[in-house]
Amino acid sequence: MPSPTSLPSWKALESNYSSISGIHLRELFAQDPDRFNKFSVQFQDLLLDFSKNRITSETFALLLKLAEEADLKSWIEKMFSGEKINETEGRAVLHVALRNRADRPIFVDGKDVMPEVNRVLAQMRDFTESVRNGEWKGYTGKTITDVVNIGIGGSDLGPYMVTEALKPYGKPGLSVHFVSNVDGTHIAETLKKLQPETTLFVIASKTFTTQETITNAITAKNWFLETAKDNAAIAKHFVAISTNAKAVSAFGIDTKNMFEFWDWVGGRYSLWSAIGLSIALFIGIDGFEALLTGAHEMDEHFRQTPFEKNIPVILALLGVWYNNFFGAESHAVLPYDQYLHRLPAYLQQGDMESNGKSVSRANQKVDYATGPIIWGEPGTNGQHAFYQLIHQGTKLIPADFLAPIHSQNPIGEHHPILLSNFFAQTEALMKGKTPAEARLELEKSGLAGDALEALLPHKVFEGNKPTNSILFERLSPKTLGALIAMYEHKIFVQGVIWNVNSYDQWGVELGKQLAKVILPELKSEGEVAAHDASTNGLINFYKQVKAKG
Ligand SMILES: O=P(O)(O)OC[C@H]1O[C@@](O)(CO)[C@@H](O)[C@@H]1O
Repeated sequence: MPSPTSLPSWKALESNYSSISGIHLRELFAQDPDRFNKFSVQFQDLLLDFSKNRITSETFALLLKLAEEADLKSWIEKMFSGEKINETEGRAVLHVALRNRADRPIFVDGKDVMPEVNRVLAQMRDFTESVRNGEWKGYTGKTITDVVNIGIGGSDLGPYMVTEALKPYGKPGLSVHFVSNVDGTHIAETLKKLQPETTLFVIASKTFTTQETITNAITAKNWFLETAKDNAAIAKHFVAISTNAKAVSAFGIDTKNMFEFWDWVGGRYSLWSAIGLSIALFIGIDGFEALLTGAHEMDEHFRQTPFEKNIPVILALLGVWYNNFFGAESHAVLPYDQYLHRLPAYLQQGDMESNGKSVSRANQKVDYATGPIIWGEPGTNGQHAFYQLIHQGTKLIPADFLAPIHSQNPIGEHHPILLSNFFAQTEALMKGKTPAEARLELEKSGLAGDALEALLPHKVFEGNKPTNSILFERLSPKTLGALIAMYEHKIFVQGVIWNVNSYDQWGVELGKQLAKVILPELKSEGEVAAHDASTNGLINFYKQVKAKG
């Protein structure tokens, strides 16, 4: 595909931006009372209201044209049919196969992958049911009360986010813990809470070579053997999830306690695979399969729905509009649901490791903006932290607001208060407060003259700040599956439009390589001089202070 900036629709969008970017959203709503109906889409119990975006019908039509000119339809079919669209690694991108509840055959290198997908899902069912019903016993005959997922990146963020989001569905008496950072504090603080005889360690690593994960796994094994003594006990307390059976076996885990997945599953897209084992242990395999079903239904929506009513496509196009035409550098994800407190962190890897690229599929440096910075915190907390900047700062921050209509904890007035803030914030961001409105308020408060004139500009809200509102009935496994798949496909669509490979991650390699060089230097005698003055200075300062004890 040529550079997106050379497409006719891109050029038309540039002129549309010039003609409409100065129109205030207040005006766009005043011009069209039907704006909400025109720019909202319902999918099952999920409503996307994208009417508070800085678009006209012409803008929307041109964005849809951009999707067509980017040949999105054929890219969607390439992905779903197992074509190796992860070209730099020569791999297919088939997280959709993991949740292919229709069980349609999907071929990679001429082989239908579904029998293997179903085999591992059945293995997960057997294992998780035996742990949850007490059949699986530890080395002293006790049942498992604590599961520790040891993994990082896609082998941590997805399971962690999902088990937090679905806490109400967790098995009472079974706790899940997540250790990811190689900082000894992470595993030390976790192990303090645990008993070896009732703890199951899930070592999750696609490659089974990730330094942090292997370091944490070795520490966990040593901690366990301090009490258990006998290596034979490991089989009852350690299982592995990986594509690398050889490395699993070398670590000392019996490969019959290994849950396999495949190289056509990207790490950041892997929670639907055996990487989701801790999810299935916590909420049960039926809950895990409901998660898969929700994602599958979003897959079907994405694959079959015309772009103008296609939720992932709409979200993606709006993101391109702000990223490439308004120059917005970031995108905020603001879930008004405390159970979704890890969603922004999960999407940071999902989005930024996918589209944080600057070389195109044509192997050329791009000359346009690609992936945005993803960030966010739950509402209403963000309102007391960074909404000042979103409302009155100098940066444009497009934002997704998400909320459940039914709370899992309907206590008193909490949920109506939460949702009143959810609705009010997007209204305030859209309409702002004019100087005339602010003046009237200040006059009513008794202020006048110079004092009023001095304060007035500080009390004005420009408004015209774009937001998407996503409402759903309840944060169930099925709905969560649909929401995650919705974002996965949004990321895919943006990668197609920016003509980048969203599925490799060469950018994580250099730091790892340099760390491997520095690690032995930290232990060696004498000063180092092999680096730049800063790195040498830092390392030598560390060694001097460390030597003092
Ligand atoms: O699952 P694993 O192989 O241990 O990789 C963990 C994470 O490390 C990476 O940074 C790749 O090195 C992420 O893409 C990945 O999810």
